[in-house]
Amino acid sequence: MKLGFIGTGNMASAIMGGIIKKQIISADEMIGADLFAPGREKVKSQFKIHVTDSNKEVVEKAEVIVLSVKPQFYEDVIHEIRDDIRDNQIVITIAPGKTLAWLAEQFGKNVKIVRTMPNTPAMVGEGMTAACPNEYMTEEETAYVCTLLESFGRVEIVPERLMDTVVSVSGSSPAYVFMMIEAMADAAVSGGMPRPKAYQFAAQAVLGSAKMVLETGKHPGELKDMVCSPAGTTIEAVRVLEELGFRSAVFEAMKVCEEMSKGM
Ligand SMILES: NC(=O)C1=CN([C@@H]2O[C@H](COP(=O)(O)OP(=O)(O)OC[C@H]3O[C@@H](n4cnc5c(N)ncnc54)[C@H](O)[C@@H]3O)[C@@H](O)[C@H]2O)C=CC1
Ligand SMILES: O=C(O)[C@@H]1CCC=N1
Repeated sequence: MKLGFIGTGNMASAIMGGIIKKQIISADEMIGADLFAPGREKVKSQFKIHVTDSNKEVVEKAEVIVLSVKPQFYEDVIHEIRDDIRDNQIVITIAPGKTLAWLAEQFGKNVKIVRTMPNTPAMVGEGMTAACPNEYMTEEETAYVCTLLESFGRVEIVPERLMDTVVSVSGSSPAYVFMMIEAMADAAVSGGMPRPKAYQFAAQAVLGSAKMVLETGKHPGELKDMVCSPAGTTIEAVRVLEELGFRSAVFEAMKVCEEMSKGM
């Protein structure tokens, strides 16, 4: 097996989906363990990967192991598997707040670790993942892990001090964007648009706007100004958003998210 998952929930499924879609690793070369039988069965039927109820089986069989349980279960899972981890295996972590120093202490031996923070758009190949390899990873191994991560989106190696910021700007941010799409669609429904169309219009507008930021290299403020015709409709919407504290709400929510990550 090339890739194993301990925990087959939302984020693991998003990664599996992205990797299988790009055919970087076949489903037959992946194994996932989960305590929760319906969770295992779901990824088995959805992706046709191997599943087990034994975390140790994943460690025994996989070359690269993704720890995809909630942060509060990291300690127990690491203690369960640490004696079985071999020198040539690579552990990928995806939990907020779990630093390389903390992970090294839990393993209590020299283990190759890449601390990452992915996000669920991985599911459609549009993930944004930050990665920090530890000192035992060779350049070649880091390049291999980046190839895996790139199969479901963009990847950046970042200094570890930025990882809590990454949680708020890309790990958690899809949730804020989905809330915005939902709110935009609600308003469109109130204007008379059928709901399925409202989601399509709102989501495509968000997708196109994000692409403009990434592809034109223009400042988001300039792109916003390009939409605001003098005495037009948009500037009135912008005025109300400013009045209701839109930017400040996003800013403050992200600072709370970042702080929460530090405490995990
Ligand atoms: N959901 C997201 O958007 C993102 C999640 N993450 C991180 O990914 C990790 C997983 O999060 P989600 O997938 O959202 O959670 P989830 O709750 O959907 O999945 C976690 C899975 O782990 C299983 N599990 C719990 N204890 C276990 C154990 N001892 N052995 C084996 N399996 C066990 C659970 O049954 C569950 O299926 C967390 O550390 C989270 O912070 C990171 C980035 C984004
Ligand atoms: O909500 C959480 O804690 C996880 C980490 C980033 C996204 N989801």
